[in-house]
Amino acid sequence: MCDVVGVARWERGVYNYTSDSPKYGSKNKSEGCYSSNSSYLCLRGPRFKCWQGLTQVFCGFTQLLQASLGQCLPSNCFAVHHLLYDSTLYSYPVMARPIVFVTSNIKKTEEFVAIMGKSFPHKVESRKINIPEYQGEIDEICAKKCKEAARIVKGPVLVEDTCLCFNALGGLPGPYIKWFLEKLGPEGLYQMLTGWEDKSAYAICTFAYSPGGENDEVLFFRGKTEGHIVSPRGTREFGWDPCFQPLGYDKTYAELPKEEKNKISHRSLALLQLKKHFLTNEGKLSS
Ligand SMILES: O=c1nc[nH]c2c1ncn2[C@H]1C[C@H](O)[C@@H](COP(=O)(O)OP(=O)(O)OP(=O)(O)O)O1
Ligand SMILES: [Mg+2]
Repeated sequence: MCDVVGVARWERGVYNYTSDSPKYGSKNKSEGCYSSNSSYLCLRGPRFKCWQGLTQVFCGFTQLLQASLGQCLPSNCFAVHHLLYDSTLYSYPVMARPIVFVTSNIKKTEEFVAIMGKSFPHKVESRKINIPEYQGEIDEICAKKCKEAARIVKGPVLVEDTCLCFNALGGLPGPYIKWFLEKLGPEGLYQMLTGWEDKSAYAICTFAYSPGGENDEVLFFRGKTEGHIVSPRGTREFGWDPCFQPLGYDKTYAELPKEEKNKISHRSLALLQLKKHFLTNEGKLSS
């Protein structure tokens, strides 16, 4: 069994390989495929027929597969014990692929890392991709964003959308805050409320998760922080931070030390929900 030689390709979410055994010749060529949409590694080929039922051999083969093809597999994806098989097809559950956090905003990634630390039970990678700014209600926007990210990544993805809502304006700009901020800056956001006594506002962060399949359900995790829109104060590092003062604080998000913002922010509250979900058995990604 140590003579399996593998050639692997990781392409468009499908992992294909063929292995040739010099000892048994090309009639023992086997083929396999790992699809990003399934959590099974499928092996097909005459070489495996004779192994039917031999659990310990399957386990041995798994190690062999890892050893010979490991460098071609995504870093933490490898076959573990066999689950089902018939005479020609064997399916191995595979370890979950890393979740890809898709965002164009480096500050979001920085906060994600600072908030999650090492406490999240799955490997997360971030990828800088611009997803269109969709319109609609928050969940609708997040679902579209998440499905588009999953279509591009072809695997498990996380996206997030952030809203800043002014109570005096019936919740606007809400999901459209990006454009208001871009055109008006934090000063302009504050000035929008000139003439309104009510300066109260809230920030909402919604993370959306998809396991990656086209028809997979998208899950939402939300965090909300109440506050007021104030004349901008503090660093200009991140978006509308200078003009948002969370309730119970005399400093804006931009004036608070990062750790303080990350304890109370809309983003940290949403990530708390996300973490809770993945820490329960139900949310575990592993096979
Ligand atoms: O904690 C925050 N503190 C201050 N400003 C913030 C925060 N979080 C998002 N923001 C800004 C970024 C963008 O101007 C808008 C949300 O729009 P949003 O579409 O969610 O973000 P984005 O387009 O920058 O990144 P992405 O590629 O993840 O969609 O509010
Ligand atoms: Mg965006």
